[in-house]
Amino acid sequence: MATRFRRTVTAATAPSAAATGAARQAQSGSTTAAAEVSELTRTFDGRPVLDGVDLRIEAGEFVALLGRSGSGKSTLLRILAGLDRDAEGAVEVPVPVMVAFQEPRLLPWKRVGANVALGLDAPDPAAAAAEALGEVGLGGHLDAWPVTLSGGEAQRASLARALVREPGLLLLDEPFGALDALTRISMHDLVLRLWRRHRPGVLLVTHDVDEALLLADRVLVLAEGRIAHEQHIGLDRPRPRDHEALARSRADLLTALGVDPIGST
Ligand SMILES: Nc1ncnc2c1ncn2[C@@H]1O[C@H](COP(=O)(O)OP(=O)(O)OP(=O)(O)O)[C@@H](O)[C@H]1O
Repeated sequence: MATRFRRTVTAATAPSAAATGAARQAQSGSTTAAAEVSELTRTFDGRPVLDGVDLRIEAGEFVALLGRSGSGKSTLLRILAGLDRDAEGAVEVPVPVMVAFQEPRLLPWKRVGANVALGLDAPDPAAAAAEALGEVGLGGHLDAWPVTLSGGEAQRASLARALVREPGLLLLDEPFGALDALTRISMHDLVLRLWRRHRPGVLLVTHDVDEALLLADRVLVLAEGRIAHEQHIGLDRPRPRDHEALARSRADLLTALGVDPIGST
């Protein structure tokens, strides 16, 4: 039962995820943060998966969320997206929010351009979709069917679909998880380029400590239902980042995740 659930969400029009009615409440927000969560609890079958989460994502901030499998990362993301409303606590998302998942979730019966334009509230949705696809390097694939795209291309189309809606909060749930290593590297570059240009607040859920360290301003570790560790990487660190310079942050994060780095003793 959600006895104390307060929510302020303005969702962009979207063909997936945030398009659900749950995410479409549009009330006025009182915060300049992209998202703010306090004392959030979510219980499944009597088991608290989230147990008092406090989290604030500043406007334009890139936050990565790490945690072991089953720690509740996707649950937290779904609550922020307005896809799960059975939590207790306070959630405020006073900006348009969009989600990209590990699976690109393109509609197979619509061409790529039409997927991106679907439901888009713009004077010329097709032109806006074409521009967004051009931005992710898919300008030549407007009329392609989703089935003809590679995994990386489909994920780029998914990013275009999210960003064309100009979200103030972009939720990324393991968006590179299904991609090969080289494609992941180029996706990292692309995401940073897009983030610099559009500057949404980002919450990136990932299992990959190095990915978090490369991309985020701040890395959080979710453990035992709470934000158990917070690592400020610093807005001043250049991207892409030098792994060696981040070795200490990496060691701290691995410790917070309960991983004993080999040779660390
Ligand atoms: N709808 C649901 N009904 C019952 N249990 C659920 C439901 N959704 C999630 N859970 C449980 O909540 C826990 C957290 O799930 P969640 O998917 O949020 O974890 P995660 O950290 O994202 O995991 P992973 O890294 O493996 O994707 C898991 O034990 C999962 O089984």
